[in-house]
Amino acid sequence: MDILLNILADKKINEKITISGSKSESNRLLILQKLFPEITIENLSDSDDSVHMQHALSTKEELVDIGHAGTAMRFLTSYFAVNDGRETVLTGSHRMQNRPIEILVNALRDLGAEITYEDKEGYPPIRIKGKKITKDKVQINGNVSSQYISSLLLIASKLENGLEIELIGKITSVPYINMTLSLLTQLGIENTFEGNLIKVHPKKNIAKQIVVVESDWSSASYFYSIAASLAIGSTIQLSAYKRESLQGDSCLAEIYQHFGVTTTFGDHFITLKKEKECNKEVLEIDLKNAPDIAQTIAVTCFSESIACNLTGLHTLKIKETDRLVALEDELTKLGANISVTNESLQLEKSTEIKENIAIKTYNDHRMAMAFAPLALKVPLKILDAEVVTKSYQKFWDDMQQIGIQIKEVKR
Ligand SMILES: O=C(O)C1=C[C@@H](OP(=O)(O)O)[C@@H](O)[C@H](O)C1
Ligand SMILES: C=C(OP(=O)(O)O)C(=O)O
Repeated sequence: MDILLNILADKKINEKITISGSKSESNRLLILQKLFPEITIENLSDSDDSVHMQHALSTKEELVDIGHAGTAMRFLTSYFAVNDGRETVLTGSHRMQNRPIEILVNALRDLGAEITYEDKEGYPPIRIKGKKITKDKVQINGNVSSQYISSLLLIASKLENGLEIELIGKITSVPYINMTLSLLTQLGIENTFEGNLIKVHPKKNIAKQIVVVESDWSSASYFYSIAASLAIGSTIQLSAYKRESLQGDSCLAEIYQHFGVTTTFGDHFITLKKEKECNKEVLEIDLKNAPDIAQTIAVTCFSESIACNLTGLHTLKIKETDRLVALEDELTKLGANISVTNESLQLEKSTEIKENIAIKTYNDHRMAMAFAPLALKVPLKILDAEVVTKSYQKFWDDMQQIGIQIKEVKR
């Protein structure tokens, strides 16, 4: 489905939107719930990635296909590796078969797991022969994806002696590791993270409990981007959010002050308010702790004619698409002066935004969602707009609620 987005007629708005649970928290809790049935989850994400995770955890089939879901691919690799007696072939979309998994597979093999590659060495699909694992110490490289580390942490307490993980090199996306550890703590599973050493103690059972998932902060980023372009005084209320978030992307509240957007925390909601004009100084940010909001920020800067220098983006190359190249290509079509390296993006102050450009989305939900707020400036087309469901089912409905006009068009 390709859609045409049209300029918002009246840019002063006051809207309330409810966003589904965090997909990162949900996919961790789904694994943990399978290991500890004492858990009841509330406000679970309705994203495709969480649906894939639920299906994978309930099927008895040997072949498990998780589509585009990175967290499902990585978290399930450890889960099936310790599922004694079960044999599983874990695969995913064409792109998933080109997203690396070797670092995690090697760590699991070092622990005694039996995993082989079905096709290309280092990439899914993988065949996993579930075994009882008794080793309790492993080393893993921390600079490629934090999901490998979270994957080990999620199963760690069910190993006979728990697990000690030594992280090698620089560590990327650290808030996601902390999210995993915080959830373990919340469940009553002891753990420590000191220097480059993480320890998780073994745990057989936990107390019966309800865990409420906070709504998804990465999804909130698109409303921050919209708020930046709204008339002063406009507000958007988003629920259900809290001040003490487990999600690193909650740093949005601070970052978007640069765009004149303030955040107030209410009882389970946040209110974004376009308080003042954007600060036109160059925006310099290291996003190694929040890679998923890089596309949103780059597009807001372009939209608001603010130069930016975004660094810490090395993981963007192995996400749903090579997001650095995708951003460079699509923003250039719109008239941007942009250059990227393997880990950074530099954008000059924009002087024009071309109208009616067709934005390619490359099977990446965040390409579609990050560019949508540009409809507040110019009419534009989003190709394969349905990609958004990977993380955000009702994204286009919510855009319509905000006032963006949407029309399905033929290519
Ligand atoms: O653990 C998680 O839930 C995630 C970790 C991050 O991946 P990397 O650690 O690969 O950067 C992030 O980009 C992804 O969307 C979700
Ligand atoms: C990178 C993402 O997801 P994953 O790695 O889980 O596919 C994302 O949602 O932006």
